[in-house]
Amino acid sequence: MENERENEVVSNLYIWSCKRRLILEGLEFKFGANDINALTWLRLFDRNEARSVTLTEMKRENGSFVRLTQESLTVTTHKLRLCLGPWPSNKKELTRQWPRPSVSQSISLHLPIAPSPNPPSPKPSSPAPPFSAPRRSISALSPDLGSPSPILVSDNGKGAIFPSSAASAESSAIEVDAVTEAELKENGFRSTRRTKLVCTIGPATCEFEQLEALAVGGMNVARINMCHGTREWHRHVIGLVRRLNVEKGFAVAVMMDTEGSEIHMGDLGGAASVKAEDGEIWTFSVRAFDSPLPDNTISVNYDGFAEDVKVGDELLVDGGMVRFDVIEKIGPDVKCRCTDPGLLLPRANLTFWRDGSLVRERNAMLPTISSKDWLDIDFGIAEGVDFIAISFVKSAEVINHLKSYIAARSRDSDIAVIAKIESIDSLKNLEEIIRASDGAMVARGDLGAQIPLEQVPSAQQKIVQVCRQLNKPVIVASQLLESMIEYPTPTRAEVADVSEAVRQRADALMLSGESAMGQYPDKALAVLRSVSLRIERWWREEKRHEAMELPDIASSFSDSISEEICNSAAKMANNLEVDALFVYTKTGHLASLLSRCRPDCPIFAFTTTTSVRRRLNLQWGLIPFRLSFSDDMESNLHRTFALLKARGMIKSGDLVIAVSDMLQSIQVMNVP
Ligand SMILES: Nc1ncnc2c1ncn2[C@@H]1O[C@H](COP(=O)(O)OP(=O)(O)O)[C@@H](O)[C@H]1O
Ligand SMILES: C=C(OP(=O)(O)O)C(=O)O
Repeated sequence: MENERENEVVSNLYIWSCKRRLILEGLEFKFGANDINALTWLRLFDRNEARSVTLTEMKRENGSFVRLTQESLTVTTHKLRLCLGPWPSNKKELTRQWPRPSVSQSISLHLPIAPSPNPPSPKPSSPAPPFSAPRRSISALSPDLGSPSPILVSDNGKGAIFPSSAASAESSAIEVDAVTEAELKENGFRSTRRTKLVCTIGPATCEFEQLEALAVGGMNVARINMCHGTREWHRHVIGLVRRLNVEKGFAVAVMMDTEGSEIHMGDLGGAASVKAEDGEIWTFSVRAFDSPLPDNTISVNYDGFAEDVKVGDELLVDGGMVRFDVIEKIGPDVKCRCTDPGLLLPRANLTFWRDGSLVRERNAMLPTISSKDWLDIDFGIAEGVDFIAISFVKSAEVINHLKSYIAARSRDSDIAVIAKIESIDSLKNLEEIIRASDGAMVARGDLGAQIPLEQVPSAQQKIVQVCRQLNKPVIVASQLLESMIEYPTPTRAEVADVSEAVRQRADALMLSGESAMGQYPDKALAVLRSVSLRIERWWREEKRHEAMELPDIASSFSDSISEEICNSAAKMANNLEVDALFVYTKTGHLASLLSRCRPDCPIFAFTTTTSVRRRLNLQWGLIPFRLSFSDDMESNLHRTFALLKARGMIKSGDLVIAVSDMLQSIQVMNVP
């Protein structure tokens, strides 16, 4: 039927390169009946930054049939994305977003690369590079106008045609995240996301398809919170993430978060939430309830609670989301009047305040790792999780203790320990805790319940800075997009908060309730992704080169050499504007040293084991690949180039800097 006619490309689009000009020729496009009244648009996105370089309205013939005979554009890039589609009938739509393209396709410009006869001199603003390397220049390398050479023939939307290569048979010998691979092919190196994304898995995201949607949406690490759900449930989720990695080629790491010794409410007898209204009287009780909870009753996990609180204290749920005044104590029951109404969520954190200060009596003496946490840690070790996050860390001692416990129990796996910074004690001992840990989380939910809210932003900034200086990955967590638990779009203030974390160049952002039990987990993830990309791009456009001072952290001479190599390689990468840094690393250490420098280009981290590859997935700017390699850097490089070229992820002429922890060397070269 006419009405069901699809949009259709009738003839191929031919693209020719002539000096800096790109000639598009021969496209014939037929719109479906629904698009008959639409104008048409053609838009090309620059590979580096995915911004529009031109917009052309095309000629319309015979109602819905359009043809582009010839169009010529100036190009500044090696890779473009072409979108073609109907112009929206409602122009207001344009102010929000571009219309959905009918055809969208990546175009690689396979230009022959040779050293430029006149290499440009170094930018006056940047320090002189240690030596001059051949730089890519499209204008110098493209064929003459008189003899245009075809650089790509569109295959009608089915994807770009890449030249076949002898290496293609071997291309499966390199393992890379399927989404990253597609991103690299589509948008090029520069537009890959540097900030990593952690998603808490809960009832809203625990099915295979839901986990897959998160992985496709950019989830790098799946977090399971042992405060909720059973071990059986968590085992099932870990199994599904594994299956996803094996079957779909992802490298999603698993982070197990311990419950810790906080005071929290019980699980509300299965209810997702209950509302406490202004003036209502509620009972907080340490009694164990077998049957359904009596009305307006909350169970509390800490036996000392009823003894520690005093009449007149203020009881805060989740750092003040709901507030009560303590009005009476009757044995195990504490009667409270609601003063700030709100939703009570299962296992919400409880703190009590006296004369304006947090009460830290016996509860401050609770062990950081409870007996339940130790059982959960055994579970995590047995399941081979990649990270264990420890709640309410007070000192470095507990981290060291846990690390030696893990080392003794899991000889063949290397689980990284993440310290959650969420208490006054952890702020006091920040540097020693971070030194002892393999990474940290700014756990703003509980932190905001222990320090005044207005101090949380400066605490976050400080934690991120210390982590970056000490070369430990840092995650900014909690309430980033809280409103998206219920609504499909974030508030402006939430976007500003996410932007600030990206601007601070934290390694990772984390979703909690938004992905665990919210209504829009995929949309929340998409917001983190798009805000990260936008702010990272802004950072590069503004040429905000790293201002943070990075102290020497090496503990041996050999480590000092690695550190110097990485600092120099990152600086060279910025000055020479290379396409990517390649790092060959068995333990991941050299890759993390490069990440610490936050270079402008992405870092391709090649490592020999899948577990190191998954762990590197938490670190800023790293694109981890699993690859077996030898001590011979020359052959490693040529093999890598061949493998990546066969998969369409790099192309001749790309300029890379390679560093390796076997030879402690730096090499600068164009991909042959
Ligand atoms: N495994 C789970 N089972 C059920 N609900 C969960 C699970 N994990 C998380 N949630 C829900 O998501 C919310 C946010 O998760 P998170 O921030 O990790 O926990 P919390 O709110 O306890 O700090 C929780 O309050 C809980 O309602
Ligand atoms: C991430 C946090 O910890 P949890 O979700 O375990 O309370 C937090 O408090 O911000």
